[in-house]
Amino acid sequence: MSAPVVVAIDGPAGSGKSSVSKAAARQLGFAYLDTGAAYRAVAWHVLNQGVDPAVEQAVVESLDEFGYVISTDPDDYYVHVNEQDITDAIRETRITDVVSKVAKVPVVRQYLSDLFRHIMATTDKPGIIAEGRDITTVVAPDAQARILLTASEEARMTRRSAELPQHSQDQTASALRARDAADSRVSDFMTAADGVVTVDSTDLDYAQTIDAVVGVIRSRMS
Ligand SMILES: Nc1ncnc2c1ncn2[C@@H]1O[C@H](COP(=O)(O)OP(=O)(O)OP(=O)(O)O)[C@@H](O)[C@H]1O
Ligand SMILES: Nc1ccn([C@@H]2O[C@H](COP(=O)(O)O)[C@@H](O)[C@H]2O)c(=O)n1
Repeated sequence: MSAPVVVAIDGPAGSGKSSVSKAAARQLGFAYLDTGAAYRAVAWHVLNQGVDPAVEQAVVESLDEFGYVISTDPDDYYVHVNEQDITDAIRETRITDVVSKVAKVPVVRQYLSDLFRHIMATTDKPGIIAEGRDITTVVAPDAQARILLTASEEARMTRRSAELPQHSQDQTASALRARDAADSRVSDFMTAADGVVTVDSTDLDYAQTIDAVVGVIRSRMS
C-alpha cells in the first residue's frame, strides 16, 4: 500500500482550521486529525487530576496516566481520556483559558508531536489532514500540501462571537487575542513558512473556504 497523502494546515484561533479541515477531509475521503484537541485533552486531564497547569513538572508527570484516544473519522469525531468521553468538555472556556500553559511545555509538545506522526503514518485512509499551529513547520514539514489558513482578526472575532452568544464580544475578543499571543511565543502560525500556501478566508464564506483548501490539496496531489 502506498504512503498516505499528508496535508498540514496551521493558523490562528478562529481561522476555520477545524471546521474547514473536517469538511475537506470528508470531500476527499481522508482522515482528519485535530491536534488542538490533543492539547485540550492534556489540559482537561491536568485539571481533572487537580494539577496546576502552570507547574511544568507536574504537567509532565500527569502524562504517565494520560490514556488518550482520538477519532480521525470526520463523520464520527470523539476524544477520550482514560475511557471518558471528553469531546464536548475540552471546548469549555475553563479548558480554552489554560490550554496554552500546557502547550508551551516542551515535553508535552514532543510527546504529542510523536503521537501525531504515528497517527499520520498509520491511517488506513488514502490521506490525512492534520491541523494545528506547528504542523506545517514542526510536525509534518514534508507534508505533500501545507496550508496557512488565515482570516483578519475582525473576521475571526465575529465568527467566534457567533459561536459564544453567552459571552460579550469584548470578552471573546480579548480571550482570543490572549491565546494567540501566548501560542505565538511557541509556534509561528501567523506567517507562512517557505513552501506553505496561504488561504485567506477573510472575504470568503465557509463553502468558498473549503473549495479553496480542497483546490490547494488537489493541486499538490496531481
Ligand atoms: N470562511 C468562513 N466564513 C464564515 N465562517 C467560517 C468560515 N470558516 C470557518 N467559519 C466558522 O468560524 C468558526 C470558527 O471556526 P473553527 O472552529 O473551525 O476555527 P479554528 O481555527 O479551528 O479555531 P480554534 O483554533 O480556536 O479551535 C466556526 O463557527 C466556523 O463554522
Ligand atoms: N499544533 C498545535 C495545536 C494546538 N496547540 C495548542 O492547543 C490549543 C487549542 O487548539 P485549538 O486549535 O483547538 O484551538 C491552542 O491554543 C494551542 O495552545 C498547539 O500548541 N499546537
